[in-house]
Amino acid sequence: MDAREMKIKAAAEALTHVEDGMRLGIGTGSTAEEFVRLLAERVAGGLKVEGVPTSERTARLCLELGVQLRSLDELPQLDLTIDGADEIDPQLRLIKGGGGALLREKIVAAASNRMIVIADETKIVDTLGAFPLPIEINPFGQVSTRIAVEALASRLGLSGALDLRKRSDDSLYMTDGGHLILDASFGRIPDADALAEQLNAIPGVVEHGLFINLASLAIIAGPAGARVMEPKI
Ligand SMILES: O=C(CO)[C@H](O)[C@H](O)COP(=O)(O)O
Repeated sequence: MDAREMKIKAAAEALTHVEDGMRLGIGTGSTAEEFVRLLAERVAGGLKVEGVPTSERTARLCLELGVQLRSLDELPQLDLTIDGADEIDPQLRLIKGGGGALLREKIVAAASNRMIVIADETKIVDTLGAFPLPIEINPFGQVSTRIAVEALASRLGLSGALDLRKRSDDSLYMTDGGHLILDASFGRIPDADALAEQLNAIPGVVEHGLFINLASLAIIAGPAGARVMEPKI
């Protein structure tokens, strides 16, 4: 089974949790897009759901494939969000934001009764941090914000490059909300909860890619098929 087949496997398993009439948060990224494709087939077959997309990119795909969309303000409480992740630890804490949609993804996940993460098994880690942590920052005062993030990292014993995300043409990457992303290569993050809380206390930080206590289930696909992971207490 290649990487795409594993993503499809996880997405197909997640679809079994979708019921008629659900208000769905719809994630961003290549795995979430496989979910959208499968969902669209079910919608074409008569399934009725309303989706809230977590990015403009996901919105475009949903519209193209006929999945009915609403804004989060129209549907402020959702039944279920299905989204991918960059890293997943045994407590189902996540790093997200590789695709740059972390702010909307977190708002949508927090507005949902349940969040199911779909991924291939390469995303499972013992400790978060090998994947650079995306930190979404306001362009205003970005240098001061960077200094504050560096100072926080040093207090927590973390070090590593903070790279302002760029596009392939070397221009600055802007999120759907008009913010910048600092990708923090901290390496192993021993206390993700403390880092998450303290990043939120820096005024220029809009949001970060640590998703804590949001995922209720992960569906992980490997060569042998998909398995379900629940948070380890
Ligand atoms: O957080 C995300 C986007 O902001 C994605 O869910 C994450 O990057 C995983 O993407 P993929 O399924 O392509 O590996």
